[in-house]
Amino acid sequence: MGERPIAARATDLVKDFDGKRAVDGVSLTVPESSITGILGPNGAGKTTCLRIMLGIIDPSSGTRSLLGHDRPIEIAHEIGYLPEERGLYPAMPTVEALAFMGALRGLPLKEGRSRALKLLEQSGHADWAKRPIRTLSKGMAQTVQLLGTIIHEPRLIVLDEPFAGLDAINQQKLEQLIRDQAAAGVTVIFSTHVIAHAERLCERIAIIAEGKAVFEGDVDEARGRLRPIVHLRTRAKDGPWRDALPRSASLVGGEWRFELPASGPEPLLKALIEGSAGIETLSIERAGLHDAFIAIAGEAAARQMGHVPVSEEAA
Ligand SMILES: Nc1ncnc2c1ncn2[C@@H]1O[C@H](COP(=O)(O)OP(=O)(O)OP(=O)(O)O)[C@@H](O)[C@H]1O
Repeated sequence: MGERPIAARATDLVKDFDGKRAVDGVSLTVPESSITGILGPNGAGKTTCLRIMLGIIDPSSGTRSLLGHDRPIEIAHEIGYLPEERGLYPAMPTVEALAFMGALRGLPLKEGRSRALKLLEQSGHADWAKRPIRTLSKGMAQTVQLLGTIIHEPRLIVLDEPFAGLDAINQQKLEQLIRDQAAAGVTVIFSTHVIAHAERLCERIAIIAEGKAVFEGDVDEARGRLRPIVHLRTRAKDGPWRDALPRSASLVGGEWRFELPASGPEPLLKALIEGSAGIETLSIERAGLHDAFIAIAGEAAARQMGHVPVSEEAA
């Protein structure tokens, strides 16, 4: 990563709750103005890691620093946090709720109100300003809470499962908001159990399974751990060419899918041609984060994240 400044760093974090280890040796390096995803199934320890990073709870052992501080609570005004349990005062008009969230982070109420109106306008929700929170849908309230997370213009934002509970359109809007924040120099850390969001947004990821970080690094590096993926359709259903396909190859909707053998494409092509497979379509593509996740964290963790193995998709 060269000389790039580091916005957050965790080293060997461990957290025990009543003798049960919730976090087991997690390390994390987050460059400034990057988007970093913490991926893992429910209960993997993501929330606990984020809370330790934020200084809400202390680790049993290990160290963390946020924007150069090892007591992050002291720089709360520079940090935005969207917790997993969300809550706003139901009777408050939206603009007041936003100004109030800013005030909690040191922003004068007057300034908060004017920023609130601007944020609502920018996100196409100017008409929500006077509506009491209780009249908003759950997804709308979540959007408000998210705007409240950035109203004080923090340098670093931490979002715990920010996409959960949003419909597809609002998920897209949130992805754009995250990109805009990073482009403006804000560092973003978010947790998710949906690999696609991380794949689209993140430069770096940490994959957490049962409290342990099984991977931490660039998304590119994770994807580079697998050889490219072959997608193949043939006219022949069977034949000697089948021996050239790895045992792990799966057939989905008439298409074979497998990691390119270590020997490369040539021997595979030769076997397909000489074995009269009758190639209909063939593509060799870089492995996606999904494939990398399964290779790194294992099928069990992928299943817990709602991933359906390709061999079962067609069933
Ligand atoms: N305050 C606490 N006291 C006792 N156990 C806890 C506490 N907080 C978390 N745990 C336990 O630690 C483990 C990790 O929980 P955590 O909430 O960090 O996971 P997660 O990956 O964020 O999952 P989820 O998305 O479901 O919240 C779980 O087994 C949980 O029950």
